[in-house]
Amino acid sequence: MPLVVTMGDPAGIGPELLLAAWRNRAEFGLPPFYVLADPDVMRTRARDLAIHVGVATCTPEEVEQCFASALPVVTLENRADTRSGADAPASPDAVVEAIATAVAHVKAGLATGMVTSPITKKSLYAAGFKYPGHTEYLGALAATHWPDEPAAPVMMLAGPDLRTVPITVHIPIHAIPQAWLKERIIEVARITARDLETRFGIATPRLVLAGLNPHAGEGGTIGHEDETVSRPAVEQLRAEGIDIAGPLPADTLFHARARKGYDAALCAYHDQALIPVKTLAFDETVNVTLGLPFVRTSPDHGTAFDIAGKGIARPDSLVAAIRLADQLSRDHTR
Ligand SMILES: NC(=O)C1=CN([C@@H]2O[C@H](COP(=O)(O)OP(=O)(O)OC[C@H]3O[C@@H](n4cnc5c(N)ncnc54)[C@H](O)[C@@H]3O)[C@@H](O)[C@H]2O)C=CC1
Ligand SMILES: NCC(=O)COP(=O)(O)O
Repeated sequence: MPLVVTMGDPAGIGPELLLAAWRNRAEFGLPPFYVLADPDVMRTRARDLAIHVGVATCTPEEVEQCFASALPVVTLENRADTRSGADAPASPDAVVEAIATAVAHVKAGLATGMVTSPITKKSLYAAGFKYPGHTEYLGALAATHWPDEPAAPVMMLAGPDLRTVPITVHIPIHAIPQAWLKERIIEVARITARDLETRFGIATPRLVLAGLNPHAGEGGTIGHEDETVSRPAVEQLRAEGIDIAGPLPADTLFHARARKGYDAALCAYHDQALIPVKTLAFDETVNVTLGLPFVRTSPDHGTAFDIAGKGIARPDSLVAAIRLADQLSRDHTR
């Protein structure tokens, strides 16, 4: 069975990366996949960038026979604007339809797992989209399609030498202290430990928790949260048998020697988690959602409107996302 990939924001780099990934599928060693898209977007981008890739509309059942000769596209009901770049009109209905349809296809057994291409949050919010991003929307879709399975989506960025998990994600900096809750830390740590074991094959995952405050609060003298919230959470997790250390000062958590001491770093907020992993390996890192009853990966980067439609975007992270989704789908033990 193939993987399903969403086109992402049609104005971003997603469509050209998908064309490049299919064109070099043999070199990249990619498994069969199909794209949920408006085929006009894919054909227009291929023509504009002189990427000589055929785009074949098909059903998910026809992907296997189609994949060898053309990029298989399963057509969305909503049309999307074919222009690229920051000034192109948004296509929120098609963008959201692709995500929802991908989950439905996985549930229906038409695809083994899903990969999402980048979306821009701002135009989705303007159109009334109620979720911070894919991660939370996928949690809601999972609850609908798998009502008997708990869905608590957790974002993990997985690079060759570092995995990080932001405990708070797309919230403003001023809201982080209120969201820094013992229960939330415990839930994220449990899911991360379980999925590293069941999906990534790490027998006893070693976790570390980064401090919220500078120097992890310096014993409560630079902010109280690491003593009143982080430390009790770590103590409870250790009592449950989870191998976790912390809270540790975040500034010394990501250098090469420190990274050898853990399998994933749980971080207090978005940039604490994403800066180190993207700095170390922007082109190889993959965003993978833990805690779902299905496999979902994504490149680590966004829509890159500044280079969309110019033919210079690198497909590496998308390729890594497709490869990881394939591997996780094969190893899926839950
Ligand atoms: N998974 C997703 O759907 C994600 C979506 N986003 C969205 O993307 C939009 C743009 O976000 P930014 O912060 O500007 O980050 P971005 O990752 O889109 O771009 C940051 C910089 O990296 C470059 N870049 C990104 N991907 C590249 C690639 N494959 N090859 C070469 N250069 C590349 C861009 O040209 C830009 O200079 C935002 O609206 C954000 O919400 C951001 C991250 C993930
Ligand atoms: N910065 C990471 C990001 O925006 C990815 O979010 P999601 O759409 O995968 O939830």
